[in-house]
Amino acid sequence: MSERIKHIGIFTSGGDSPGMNAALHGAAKAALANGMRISGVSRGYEGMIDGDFISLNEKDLQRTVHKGGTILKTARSDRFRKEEGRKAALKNLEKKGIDALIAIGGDGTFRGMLAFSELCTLPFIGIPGTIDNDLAGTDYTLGFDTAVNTAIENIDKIRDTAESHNRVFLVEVMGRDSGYIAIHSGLGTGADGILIPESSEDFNRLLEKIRHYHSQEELIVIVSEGDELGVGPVASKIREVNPSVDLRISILGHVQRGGHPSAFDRMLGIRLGVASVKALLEGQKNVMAGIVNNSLTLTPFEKVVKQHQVDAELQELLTLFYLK
Ligand SMILES: Nc1ncnc2c1ncn2[C@@H]1O[C@H](COP(=O)(O)OP(=O)(O)O)[C@@H](O)[C@H]1O
Ligand SMILES: O=P(O)(O)OC[C@H]1O[C@](O)(COP(=O)(O)O)[C@@H](O)[C@@H]1O
Repeated sequence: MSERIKHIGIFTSGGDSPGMNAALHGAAKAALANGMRISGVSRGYEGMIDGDFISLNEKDLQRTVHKGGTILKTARSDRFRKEEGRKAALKNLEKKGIDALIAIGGDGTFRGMLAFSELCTLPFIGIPGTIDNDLAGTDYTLGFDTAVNTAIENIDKIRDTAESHNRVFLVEVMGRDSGYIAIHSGLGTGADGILIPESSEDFNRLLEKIRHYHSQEELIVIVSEGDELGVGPVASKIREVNPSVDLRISILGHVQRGGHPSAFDRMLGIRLGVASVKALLEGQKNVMAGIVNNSLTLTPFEKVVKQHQVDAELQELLTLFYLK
């Protein structure tokens, strides 16, 4: 065990995602079992700058594993982007006696950690928490599985009404720069088209389908929010190409971020929470704990960048289902 680390600070940052509470529980359990204290920082970097700490009781955390959101609350912080904000945060950590940090968030959060590491030598470990699943260094991020299940449940319902009216539905799902939620929820609901930021071929193919559409059936098209056109312009183009289409738009929005975490996200949270403490004990710093091929992996923050390409197998599926 590392002699140096006595008191870990842990926080959630960026968009909340189901499974974050399980990760907090995993980390607290491992920290206490190894004789370390662990404190929560409320509202991510914002709380760090304000000195807003929360004592964590491992038994209480055990009762939050099934809950969506994050009990520590989260935030996006413009103040932390400035050196002044980071200096204030460091002062508060020193005052509190925190000598290591675990951050649960997305690539923005890890970029923040890298900027912070220019000011201090504290070891930082990351846990991938974003519904978008757009990080290198892990096959799955916390909350992605739950978000896809929520999207699927809602798209199935939309299909019922679409089918009854022979309507075309554009369903917008989340994913700021990434089509992972769109691909999984689209293939999982038998959607007739999927538009994602990583590809533009799919739109032309969809327009061909719409041109020959004769309103005897429903069509469901999933549009990732990060798609270069966006759901509004896609709708206009469809109406232009085939004015007879009875079209509706449904934006699933933040419903995808909430709700009880799936079994997968609960286990992922617990595994990564424990792994993050283990990494600190091994003397690691500035790395993210992830799962690759079902094995725990540590990846330097520098390499945890946005994935702008869906992986080859998914691309092949998209081609088979929507481009042939
Ligand atoms: N280059 C950066 N320097 C300092 N802080 C950053 C940087 N990039 C992001 N952050 C901090 O990380 C926070 C979370 O990032 P954001 O992109 O909103 O979410 P996520 O971590 O889910 O990707 C930001 O609000 C900001 O405070
Ligand atoms: O909470 P906000 O600011 O509305 O952010 C919405 C964005 O957050 C996400 O839900 C998750 O993004 P993060 O990587 O920041 O967690 C995106 O899919 C979406 O574009």
